[in-house]
Amino acid sequence: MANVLTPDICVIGAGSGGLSVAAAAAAFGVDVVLIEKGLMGGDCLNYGCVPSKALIAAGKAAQANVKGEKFGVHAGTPPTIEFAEANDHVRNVIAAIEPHDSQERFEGLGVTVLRDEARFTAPDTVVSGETEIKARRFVVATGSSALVPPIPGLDGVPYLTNETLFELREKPDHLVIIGGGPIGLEMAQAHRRLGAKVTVFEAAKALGKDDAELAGVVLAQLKSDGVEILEETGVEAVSETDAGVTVKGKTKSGEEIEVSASHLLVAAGRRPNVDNLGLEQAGIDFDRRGIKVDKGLRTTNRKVYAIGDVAGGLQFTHVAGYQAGLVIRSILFRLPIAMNDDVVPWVTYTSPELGHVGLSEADALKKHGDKIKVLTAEYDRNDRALAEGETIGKLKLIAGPGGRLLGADIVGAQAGEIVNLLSLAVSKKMAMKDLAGFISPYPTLGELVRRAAISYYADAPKNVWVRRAIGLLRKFG
Ligand SMILES: Cc1cc2nc3c(=O)[nH]c(=O)nc-3n(C[C@H](O)[C@H](O)[C@H](O)COP(=O)(O)OP(=O)(O)OC[C@H]3O[C@@H](n4cnc5c(N)ncnc54)[C@H](O)[C@@H]3O)c2cc1C
Ligand SMILES: NC(=O)c1ccc[n+]([C@@H]2O[C@H](COP(=O)([O-])OP(=O)(O)OC[C@H]3O[C@@H](n4cnc5c(N)ncnc54)[C@H](O)[C@@H]3O)[C@@H](O)[C@H]2O)c1
Repeated sequence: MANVLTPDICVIGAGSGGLSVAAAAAAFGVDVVLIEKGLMGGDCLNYGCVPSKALIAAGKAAQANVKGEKFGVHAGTPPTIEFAEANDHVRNVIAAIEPHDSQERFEGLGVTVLRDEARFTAPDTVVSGETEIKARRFVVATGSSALVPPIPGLDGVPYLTNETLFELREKPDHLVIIGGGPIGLEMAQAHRRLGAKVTVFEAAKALGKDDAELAGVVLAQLKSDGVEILEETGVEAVSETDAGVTVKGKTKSGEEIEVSASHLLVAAGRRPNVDNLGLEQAGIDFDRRGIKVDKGLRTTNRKVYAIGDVAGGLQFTHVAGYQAGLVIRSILFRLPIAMNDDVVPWVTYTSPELGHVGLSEADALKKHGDKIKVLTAEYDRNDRALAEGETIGKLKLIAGPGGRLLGADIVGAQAGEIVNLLSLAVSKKMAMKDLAGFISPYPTLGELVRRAAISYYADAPKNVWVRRAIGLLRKFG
């Protein structure tokens, strides 16, 4: 080997997780090697969160015309949409964020950055190009890729994944999407609003990981936008046509559905990036869900941690970031750490947005039985929502024993922003008395949280002991 490096920490993958570990370790003056075989910034910056949210914003702008009608703002003619310019916006947003994740910035922080594939050759050794790295600790943060299901014919047709979708400069005439999860539905709505015809095939229930009632509100909006959603319809075959592709699906009841379209997007879930990593040589166990880690994010090789999408748990940028923080505590300060999925929020950025944190109603029921209470507040009773014309939406708080907030689900405008407050409340183990007892500025959508929490005490005025106490206190003048 031409070079041998012996840093304290070697991080594989410069995406959401790996970059956070490298930046934090470097800030403490620790010697770090960061290895990236593709683009700095990983999926989130280049093929995931950033381009998808930028395209969603373009879709929202296209919708503004329609939305204005109820305010008496009639724009006249429908807007013309230049898809290439929407794509320019996507590229510009990536370019604006890119410097933050760049090799130059990380080298400036004191990190040694290698731009080649990394693979373990022994339990304490990684090789990347001509360099051998023997580190005290390794962090594998290699992410995930689009899972391409073994559907007959799929190999033989041109299809898009999240790695190629954001390169389109021309509006697809008709986009068929395999998968009604967050990727499928966010992209379905954005493309529909930018003028494409869109059909989604979903083998099970669309947005199946979220509260079914609130997910239903999102699906109703997508359908009214004109997105065709075929639930419980698995794709069974795909073939190429002169104009694009034909997708054949079968419903649960056995009905066959065939749709011909210009473009096909595969958004059928993710598979962990474990290939060619030499995990066997390092004694690191993995399966099709990803690298196996314990609560402390250690793999079966005690020198090696795994974080982010490759670790097989919840797959979000903020989870990769949260895990990076835990791993830093463990490696640098030798503090005990434990990953806690019960405090993780997520948001699907459709209109309306769909947010979640903590335990779902179903999980809370399993854990606490009839000791839980579900408290709700509706957007159409919130003054700000009325003023904004954003009356479609609902908040659910799941209160456990003693009124503790176990979880929350919300659908509606700005749901993602409201989840921030709820995420803090869940992680700090707050109770309904906390959520009912703070001052929320009027008029805001955040008042929905107080309104739902106050309903926990709805029976208090009728409580005989409360009434007796009031009567007694009155006697003191
Ligand atoms: C379309 C889409 C939209 C999304 N939207 C959101 C969202 O709005 N919010 C959210 O929280 N999450 C979102 N996600 C999920 C989010 O992108 C991921 O959870 C996040 O990027 C995971 O970070 P990571 O560090 O685990 O992996 P990544 O960010 O993918 O980084 C892994 C890096 O490792 C590199 N690598 C892999 N193997 C090797 C190797 N052998 N040697 C060297 N380098 C290697 C890869 O090239 C890559 O750069 C979205 C995902 C997609 C696909
Ligand atoms: N807003 C966000 O935070 C955001 C946005 C996008 C993605 N993500 C992350 O990326 C992950 C992956 O997203 P995703 O939407 O690809 O995955 P997903 O697993 O949530 O959804 C994929 C869907 O495809 C369906 N499917 C699979 N094979 C099929 C077939 N043959 N025919 C029809 N349907 C089929 C599945 O039933 C499933 O519902 C998410 O779980 C999330 O962690 C997050």
